[in-house]
Amino acid sequence: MDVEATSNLLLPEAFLDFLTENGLDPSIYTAIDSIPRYIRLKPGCEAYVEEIEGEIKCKLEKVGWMPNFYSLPPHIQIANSKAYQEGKIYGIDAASGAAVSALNISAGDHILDLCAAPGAKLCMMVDVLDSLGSVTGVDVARHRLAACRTMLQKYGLGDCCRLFVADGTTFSLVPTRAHSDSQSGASAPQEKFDVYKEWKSRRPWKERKRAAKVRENGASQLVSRIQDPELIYYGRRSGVIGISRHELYQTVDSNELLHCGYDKVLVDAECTHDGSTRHIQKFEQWGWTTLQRRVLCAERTDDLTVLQLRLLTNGFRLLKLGGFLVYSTCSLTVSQNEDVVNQFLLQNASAKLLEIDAVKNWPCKSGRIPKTLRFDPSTSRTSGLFVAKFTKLAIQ
Ligand SMILES: C[S@@+](CC[C@H](N)C(=O)[O-])C[C@H]1O[C@@H](n2cnc3c(N)ncnc32)[C@H](O)[C@@H]1O
Repeated sequence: MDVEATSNLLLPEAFLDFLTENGLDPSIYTAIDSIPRYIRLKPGCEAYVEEIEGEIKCKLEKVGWMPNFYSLPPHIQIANSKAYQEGKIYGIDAASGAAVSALNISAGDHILDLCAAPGAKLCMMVDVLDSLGSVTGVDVARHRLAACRTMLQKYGLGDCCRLFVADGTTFSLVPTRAHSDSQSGASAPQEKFDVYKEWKSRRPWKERKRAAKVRENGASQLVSRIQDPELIYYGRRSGVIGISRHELYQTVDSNELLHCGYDKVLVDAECTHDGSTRHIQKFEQWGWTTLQRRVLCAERTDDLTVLQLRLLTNGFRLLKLGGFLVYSTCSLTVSQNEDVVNQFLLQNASAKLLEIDAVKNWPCKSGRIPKTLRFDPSTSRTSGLFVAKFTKLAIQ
C-alpha cells in the first residue's frame, strides 16, 4: 500500500495491518487536518465569546448538536490564551461531550468516573451537575490524576469532587452521602476527632507519610493489590470534610450497593486510542516503535480487553438500582467495544443496554450491537468514540 497517498501521516505498515485486521478504514487518518478542534465554554461565559474570538484570532463555530461546544480550525492553539488560562474554555472533543451527555446527569446525582484522568469529561460532569451532588474521580495513574486535580482547581470546579488514585477494577468506595446519611453515627466516638478537615495542598505530615507508604507498597506490588485508594483531593462539598477515615473507607456489600451505590457511572476505559487521530498523530514525535508497543502488540490488546471488561464489571457493581452507566473507548476495534459489551451482558443478568435519547441529533452511526454508538472521524468530524449505555435492573 502506498502510505503517503492515503494519509497525511506516514503510517507504518504495521499500523495499516492493525487497521485491516480490525476492519478499520485507514482513510480516517487521511482527512486529519479537516477534523476541527473542539472547546467547551464554561456555562455563564457566553458573553465572552467575541472577546475570546479576538484573542485567538478565529471565529468560534457553535456545535449545534452539543450545548456549550464550539469548533475551531485544528491548527489554532488555545493553551496560551487568557480565556484558557482563566478557565473560561477548555479543550474537549464533541464526541467526549456525547459520552457525558449520555449519562443524563441531573443536579444532586452522585457520579463515579472510573478512569478519570486527565479529566476533560470529569470537568464537564461537574459543570452539568451544577455543584449539587458529587463526583468521585478514580485513576490508576497518579501523575495523570494530579493533572486532573490541577484542572479542577484552575476551573474552580473542585468543590463537589474527590479524587482517588486506585485501581478501577477493585475500587469499592461508595458516595459519602451513604455515610453521612446513614452511618456517621455508627463510628466510635474517639474516631470523630480524627475527621477530614478542609483540603490544603500542603498535607499534614501524618497524611503525607501514610500516602508515601501506600505508594511504596504500590511500587513493590501489582497496582491491583493496593488495598487503600489514595485520596489526593477533596472539595468543600464532596462529603469528605467532617467524616473520619474509617467512614470514608468503609465498604458495603452488593445488596447495600443497590441502594447506596452511584447514580451515574462513567467507564471511559483505557484502550488502544486508535480512534483518536490526533493521538495517533503524536506517535510521529514519540516514535512508531512506541505505537508498536502500545497499540499493535496482540498481547497488549488481549490484556486490554480483560481490563476493559473488569472495569465495566466493577463500575456496574458500584451503580445503584435504576442508575445509568456509560462505557466508552476511543478505539474503533470491535474487540474493545462490542465484544466487551456482549461478554459483559452475558455475565450480568441485571444489566440492560439502553437507547441514548439525544442520539437523533448526533452525527454518529449505530455500533454492531443495536443501541450502541460509534463516532467515526470521517463522518462525525469528531474524534473516534464508541459509546454504550446501561441501566441496572432488579432481578429476582
Ligand atoms: C481514555 S483515558 C480516560 C480519559 C478521561 N476520561 C478524560 O476524559 O480525560 C483512560 C484512563 O484509564 C486509566 N486507567 C488504566 N488502567 C486503569 C485501572 N486499572 N483503573 C483505573 N484507571 C485506569 C489510565 O491511566 C487513563 O488515564
